[in-house]
Amino acid sequence: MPPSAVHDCSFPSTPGKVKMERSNYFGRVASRWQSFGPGKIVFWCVALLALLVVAVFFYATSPGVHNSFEQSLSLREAKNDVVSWGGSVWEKHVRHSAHAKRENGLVVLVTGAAGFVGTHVSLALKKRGDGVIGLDNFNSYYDPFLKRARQGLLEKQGVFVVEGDINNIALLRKLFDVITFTHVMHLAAQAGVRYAMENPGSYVHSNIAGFVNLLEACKEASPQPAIVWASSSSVYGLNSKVPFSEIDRTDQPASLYAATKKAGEEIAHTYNHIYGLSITGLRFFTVYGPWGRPDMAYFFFTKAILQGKPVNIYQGPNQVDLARDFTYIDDIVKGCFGALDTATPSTGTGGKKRGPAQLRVYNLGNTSPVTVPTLVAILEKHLKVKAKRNVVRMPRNGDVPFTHANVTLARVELGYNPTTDLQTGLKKFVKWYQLYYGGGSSSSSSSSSSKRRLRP
Ligand SMILES: O=C(O)[C@H]1O[C@H](OP(=O)(O)OP(=O)(O)OC[C@H]2O[C@@H](n3ccc(=O)[nH]c3=O)[C@H](O)[C@@H]2O)[C@H](O)[C@@H](O)[C@@H]1O
Repeated sequence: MPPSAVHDCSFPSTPGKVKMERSNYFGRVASRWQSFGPGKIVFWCVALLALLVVAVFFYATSPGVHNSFEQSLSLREAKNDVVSWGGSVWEKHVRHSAHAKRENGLVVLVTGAAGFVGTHVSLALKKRGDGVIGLDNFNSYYDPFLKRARQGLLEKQGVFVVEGDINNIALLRKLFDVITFTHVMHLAAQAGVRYAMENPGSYVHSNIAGFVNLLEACKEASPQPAIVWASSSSVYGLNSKVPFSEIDRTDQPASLYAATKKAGEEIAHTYNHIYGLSITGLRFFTVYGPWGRPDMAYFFFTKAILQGKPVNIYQGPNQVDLARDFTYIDDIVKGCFGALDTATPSTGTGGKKRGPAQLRVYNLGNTSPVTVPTLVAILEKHLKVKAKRNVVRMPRNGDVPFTHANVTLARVELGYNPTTDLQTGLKKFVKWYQLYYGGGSSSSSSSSSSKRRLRP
């Protein structure tokens, strides 16, 4: 069939765009295109597209791809961490810090050591003569200068803080390789109830994936350490029966934070059951005090009051004041010691369970809830400044109306006995705050003021 005939019967009539008789070659190409009617072109386009989709699907779901992706991720992670861990000098620091000075002293890995509770627990362990190694990723959830200041304090007392993430299995293995830990005090977590709506992934990363990673490292260790870790009063969620006791239901969390802490308790059960890890969960009730967390109400209320800015006081349905069982840090440290000292060893070795191991959960609260308006009144008294109160309805952001701990179990089994009331505890906090930030209207997140170093 001559090209002109093909052109006549099936090629679109756009004569200005196709020059048929330019040369033999072009003529052949053109005639081949002409043999493809519009229907065929659409068919082949769709077929090619389908092929592409199938190829992409197989590529994305192939295990090899994930492995190499994960490998490159861990390589990147390892690369980042190589700067701060590994090598003979690093190992020397680690060994020195982990050396227990008292006879039969514990050798404890404290995760989240540059955090609020982590700093206090690490300092107290060191003071008692136990060996301590800190681990912290120094993330910027809140003022990293405050975390660095805590690190300065720890290093002054001989506690070395390794910079790294609990998700980094290579780093954890290295630590367990260099040191035989008797205990792990696991305090690294994504804290905060309301922030979970802004950044849910960070809760999964730290409180679930990170916890599992840490338990994997503990399970592989020989001998396995006993683990004490921070759960939360928030696991009681929307319960209305007070005071909260360990046997109460914990299946109605009000926030993703609470849900990840509850998940942690279930994960602990699994690792105890399969691998013989000795695990104790501590449900902390709104811990406060010097060197505290700037994301917590008592801390940022203090800042706002000193700056003459209003504080938002949340109120529950029917104008009911919210209340918390605020617990002073020194009482919490004593509770952590009680848990560490009564923990029996894990029973597994080399990843295998050799017998049943301890699995415990305790409330660590103060047992006397205080309303948020009363908290503000106490701060006003200690700061000698009147607060600008702005009473607003409690937003739907994961908060619960009240918390109240029953600590009978911890009293009996850990010798826990909270002794600091909110008046006394906040007085100590305010004293620290004013020394650290210089009082007045200084910002709790300003780097210059945060560089001050003080005793806790
Ligand atoms: O006990 C716990 O398990 C939890 O305690 C605190 O969470 P929360 O009790 O909510 O402590 P804050 O964020 O300091 O809030 C204290 C009270 O102040 C109220 N609040 C908070 C912020 C605000 O602007 N206004 C206000 O009235 C809250 O509703 C709450 O009743 C910690 O932030 C959590 O990490 C911890 O796990």
